[in-house]
Amino acid sequence: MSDGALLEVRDLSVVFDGFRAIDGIDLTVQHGELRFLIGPNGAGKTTLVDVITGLTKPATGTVRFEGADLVGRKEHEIVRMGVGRTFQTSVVFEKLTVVENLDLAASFRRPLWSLIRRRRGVSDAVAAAMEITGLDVLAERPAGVLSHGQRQWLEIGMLIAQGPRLLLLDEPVAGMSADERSRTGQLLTEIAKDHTVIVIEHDMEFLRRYASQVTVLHEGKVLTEGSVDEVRADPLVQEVYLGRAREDAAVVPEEHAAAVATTAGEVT
Ligand SMILES: Nc1ncnc2c1ncn2[C@@H]1O[C@H](COP(=O)(O)OP(=O)(O)OP(=O)(O)O)[C@@H](O)[C@H]1O
Repeated sequence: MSDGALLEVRDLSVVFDGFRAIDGIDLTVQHGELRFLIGPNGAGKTTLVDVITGLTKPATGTVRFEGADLVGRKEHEIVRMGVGRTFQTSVVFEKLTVVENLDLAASFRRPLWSLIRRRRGVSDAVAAAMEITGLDVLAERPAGVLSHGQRQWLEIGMLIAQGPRLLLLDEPVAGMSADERSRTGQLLTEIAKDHTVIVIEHDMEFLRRYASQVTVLHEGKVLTEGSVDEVRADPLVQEVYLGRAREDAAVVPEEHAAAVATTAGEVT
């Protein structure tokens, strides 16, 4: 294991009915990194996160987290080891308040008997999650009345309350307003001070503002890695995005089109 590496993925392949969705990926993420994963539709980003979190079994390869191989472990075991993720679909309980949702998320480490006993006040983990996400002012609101952005922050807060060392976030700013995007960018920067974070994101403007290291996936392989500027200047990346922009203009979804348009605008 390399010095300082929290996560080491080696020679990873995933095959679905003969189709190689992931094809020999190597990825190293150091402690304290805020790493962005980008790539066109079907590049394998979600599948990679699914393998790291135990949802999908690889055909070959290893995924080492703090030196321990995660392959073959159950999802809940991986969560307990300190790896947390958000999903594109919400996991918030609408009728429970913000603080109750956070408390429930944090409770997975508590013994069962302590869940039955009504507790006074909030635990340190819940208080910290509310503070970092700025949700302390909404603590007693039912989650069902939160705006889209606040709900995303609650989900991130629920992850933080579980005390993970690695957070995997799938398109955290999708559907957010410009103001919510900025607040989320600041939140990620704050979280990355004492966590390692991997973010799947398509929004180039967001990347430009908040990403340091970027890994570009394409057709199940790592196309390139580097700083945002290095990656944007890479002819292979331009070809992948621009090539797709030319061929698939009609089928590139809105958020991808925004990424493509930004990239295209800059290289022409
Ligand atoms: N359960 C599955 N069975 C069969 N094929 C799958 C399955 N899951 C993913 N795939 C295929 O694997 C490839 C990689 O998909 P994946 O969702 O990882 O891509 P992605 O980079 O996350 O794309 P997107 O940006 O569209 O979410 C795609 O071609 C997809 O159709």
